[in-house]
Amino acid sequence: MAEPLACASVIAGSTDTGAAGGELTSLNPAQLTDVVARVALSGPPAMVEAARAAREAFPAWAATPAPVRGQVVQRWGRLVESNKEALARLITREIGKPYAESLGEVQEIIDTCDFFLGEGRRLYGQTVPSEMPDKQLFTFRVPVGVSVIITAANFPAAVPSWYLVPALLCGNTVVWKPAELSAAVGQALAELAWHAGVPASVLNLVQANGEATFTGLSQALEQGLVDKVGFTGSTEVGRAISELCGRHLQSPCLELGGKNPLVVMADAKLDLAVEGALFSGFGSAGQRCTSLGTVFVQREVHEEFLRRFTAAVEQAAIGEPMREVLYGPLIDTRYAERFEQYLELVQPHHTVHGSTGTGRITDANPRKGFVGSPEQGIYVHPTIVDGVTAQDALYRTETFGPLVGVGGFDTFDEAVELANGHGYGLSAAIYTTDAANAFRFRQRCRAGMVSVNNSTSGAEAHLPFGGNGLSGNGSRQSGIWVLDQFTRWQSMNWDYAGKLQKAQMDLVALPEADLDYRLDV
Ligand SMILES: NC(=O)c1ccc[n+]([C@@H]2O[C@H](COP(=O)([O-])OP(=O)(O)OC[C@H]3O[C@@H](n4cnc5c(N)ncnc54)[C@H](O)[C@@H]3O)[C@@H](O)[C@H]2O)c1
Repeated sequence: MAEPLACASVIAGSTDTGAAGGELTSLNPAQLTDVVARVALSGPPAMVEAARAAREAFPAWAATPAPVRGQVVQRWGRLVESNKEALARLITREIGKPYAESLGEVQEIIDTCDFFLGEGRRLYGQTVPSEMPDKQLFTFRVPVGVSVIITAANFPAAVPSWYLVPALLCGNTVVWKPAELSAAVGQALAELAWHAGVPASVLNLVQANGEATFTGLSQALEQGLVDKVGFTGSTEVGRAISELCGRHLQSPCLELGGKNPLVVMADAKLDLAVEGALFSGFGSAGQRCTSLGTVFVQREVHEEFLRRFTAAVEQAAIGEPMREVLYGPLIDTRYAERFEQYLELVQPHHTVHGSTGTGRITDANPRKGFVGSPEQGIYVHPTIVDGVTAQDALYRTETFGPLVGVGGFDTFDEAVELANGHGYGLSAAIYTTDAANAFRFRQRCRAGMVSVNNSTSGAEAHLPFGGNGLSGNGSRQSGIWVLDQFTRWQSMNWDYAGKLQKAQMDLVALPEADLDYRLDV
C-alpha cells in the first residue's frame, strides 16, 4: 500500500498544518485498512485568510491578458494529461470510482482546459450602435473578483475543473474548498495548477469541514472579501449557501442533487433502454448527481423491460474498482448508512428485484459473482424497486446509491407529469423511436438536460450543465455559458461630439414620413 499523503490548506503558498478544525483520515473505501491521506482541517479563519489573499492577488491576475491566462489554463491541462493515470488512480483509491470512469473524469478536465484556452482569445465584448451621432457604445466582460468554490466528493476533479478553469481564465482569483472525502484529489489537482503557472495566491486551497466552511464563508462575505460562490453538493446545503449569499446580494452558482427520470415508451428499443438504465442507475454506484432515480415504463412493455433490466443487473460486475466493474464501493460509510435508511422508504407493497440481497454486501450477505473480496470495503447490493408511484417518498427522494425505482404509465402526458413532478430538474431521458415524442418531451421537461435514447448521465465540456428547481438555481457550468457566471458585463459609452448629448432628450429627428399611406393595388 502507498504511504498516506499529508494534506492541508495552502493559502498563498503557505501550508496550514495547525489542524484547528481537527484531523481527518481519508480511507480507501474499497480497502478500509488503506489510509489514503491524513488531512489537517483548518478552522473558519482559513477561509477568511484565503479570501483576503485572493483579494490581494486579484488586480494583477485580472490585468494579465486573457490569452495569457488561457495559456496558463492550457498548461494545467497538459500537466493533468501527463499525470492522467496517476490522478485517475488516486481518484479510484480515494473515492472508489471504477478506474475506467476515473480516467474519463480526468479526461474531462483536459477537455475543459483545452476549451478555455481558445476562450482566452475570445472573451468577446460587443460594439453597440448609439442613438446619437458621434457616440459609440461598447460592452466588456470583466472578472467578478474573488470566487469561492465548494465542491462534492463524487466528482472530485472534473466538476471542480468546470468552475476553477473558467473562473481563472476570466481573471478571477479563487479559494477552492474540496470535499473532505476527496481532500487528496483536491490537493493533487491544485498542485498541478501551481506547477502549471497558476500563482499560489491566485488559487488558494482550503481543507475544512462543512461547518467551518460555512462560518468562514459567512465571515469572509461579511468583510466584503468574496464576490462569487460556486457550490456543488446537496440541495440542503445549497439552500443554506443560497440564503447566506442572498443576504449579501449575491447570486451563487448552485449545482445540487437530482432525482432523474428515464421514460421508456412502448415503441422504444428495449435493449438500448436497459443499457441506459443500467449505466445511469448503477454506474458509480448511483453516486452521480445525474444518476437515474426512477424509470417510468409504458404499461405494454413494463413487464418485459423489468425482466430484461433485472437480468442485466444480476449479471453486472460489482467489486473492486481497479478491476473491470460497473461499480465499486460507496464513497464513505456515512453514505452506506444513509443508503440503508433510504431502503426503509421501500414500502411493503413494492417488489424488490435484481439482487441476491439488499443492504451491505459482506461475506455473510454475499453477491454472486462479486469481483474481489467485499470484506474490507463499503459495498452495497444493487436494488430495483418496482411499483413506484408519485405518492411514494421514494419518488421524490435522492437516494444517492445503487437503488432504481420503476413505475408505470399509460399515456405520454402521464409520463411527462411523472418526469417533472418530484421537484428536481437536473437531467431526464426518454427512449422512443418516435421523433415527435422526443421533441415534445424536451419541450415539456423541466430538467436542465434532456437525453433522447441515451442515459441520464454524461456531460461534454462544451455543453451547458446544470439544473432547475431543487437541482439548482438555473446557473450553468461548461462551454461558453459559464462565462456569465464568472464575468459581469460592463458597458462603456464614448461621446466624441464635443458637446453634452443626452440620451432620450437630444433626439435625432427622423426623416419625414406619411404613415397614413396605403397601397392602391
Ligand atoms: N448538480 C451537480 O453538478 C452535482 C455534482 C456532484 C454532486 N452533486 C450532489 O452532491 C450531493 C453529494 O455530495 P455530498 O453529500 O458530499 O454533499 P454535501 O452538500 O454534504 O457536501 C458538498 C460540499 O459542501 C461542503 N459543505 C457541507 N456542509 C456545508 C455547509 N454548511 N456550508 C458550506 N459547505 C458545506 C462539504 O464539505 C463538501 O465540500 C448529492 O446531492 C449530489 O447529487 C451535484
